[in-house]
Amino acid sequence: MTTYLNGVSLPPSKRVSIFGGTHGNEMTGVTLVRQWIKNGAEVQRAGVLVTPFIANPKAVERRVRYIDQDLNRAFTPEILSLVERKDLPCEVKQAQEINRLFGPKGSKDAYDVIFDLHNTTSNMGCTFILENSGDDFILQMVNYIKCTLGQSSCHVLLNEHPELKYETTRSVAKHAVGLEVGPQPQGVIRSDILKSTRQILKYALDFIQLFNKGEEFAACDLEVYVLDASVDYPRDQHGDISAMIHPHLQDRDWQPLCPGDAIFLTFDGKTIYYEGEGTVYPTFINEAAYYEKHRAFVTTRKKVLPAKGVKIRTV
Ligand SMILES: CC(=O)N[C@@H](CC(=O)O)C(=O)O
Ligand SMILES: [Zn+2]
Repeated sequence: MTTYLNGVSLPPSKRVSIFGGTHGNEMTGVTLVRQWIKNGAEVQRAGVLVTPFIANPKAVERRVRYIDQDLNRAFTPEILSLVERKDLPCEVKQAQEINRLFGPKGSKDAYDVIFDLHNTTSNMGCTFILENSGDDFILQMVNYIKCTLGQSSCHVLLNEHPELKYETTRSVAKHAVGLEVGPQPQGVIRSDILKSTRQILKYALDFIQLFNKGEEFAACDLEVYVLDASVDYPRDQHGDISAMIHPHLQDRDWQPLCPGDAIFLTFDGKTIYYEGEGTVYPTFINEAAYYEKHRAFVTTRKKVLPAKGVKIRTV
């Protein structure tokens, strides 16, 4: 990366992949990627190789999140370096295969961009999940989409939390972009969710093409939600949950949550209140896949992130 007066010049993004089915029951990505594997014209852009890819075919076949373990937590150095054995868990073998095809993770040979399409049962709308606040290229891409489709067209969840961050499937690429869209039940295809996912991706790919053609994107500020904490359900002495998301919190993803606001309702009718420090912005509220991860919702803090200007590096 070299700097110029108002920003940074970066190499073109030549190799891009769109992953669907990292979780086999999140049907928007599965459906769109299956269409684009048959006919990729919609996602092709001049000068860019765009590869639609089903990331966990065995889980997709069984319409489950995963077979043996969560693929989207499997891209750790330990797992990627395990010696190949027949009896390795399904998602360990798949993670090593993806690393071979689109990585190696952290190397100069890795794909430039991976868009990893997810669905959530939470009322999150379209959310970019980013893992690098210093990635000006992707911050500028999101800003371009927000300027084109409207500031409320998507949210940005930034996960750089020392304990809560995880090694995602998309992290094998130089620029990892999670696109989380909901609410959508697991195993279900909703037309409104598919439509908004398709539209966001169109403008993301358009941005890459404009950047590669030499368009400069001026420095800007982007509003993001920084992952702050994970909140589990209240549990009884057996470890079973003893309360549900309170009706005043349900579906209020991204709305301010203040100390003293209701967050849980116990099964015998008592209200449990939020006792955190100051106002936070909850999301992933009542995500079905997170019950096993002991997560009822996460809290975030709003932040304005500066993005440097970006333009293509020609030499
Ligand atoms: C509901 C869901 O699967 N969300 C994704 C978020 C991400 O891609 O970072 C996950 O937990 O892996
Ligand atoms: Zn997912």
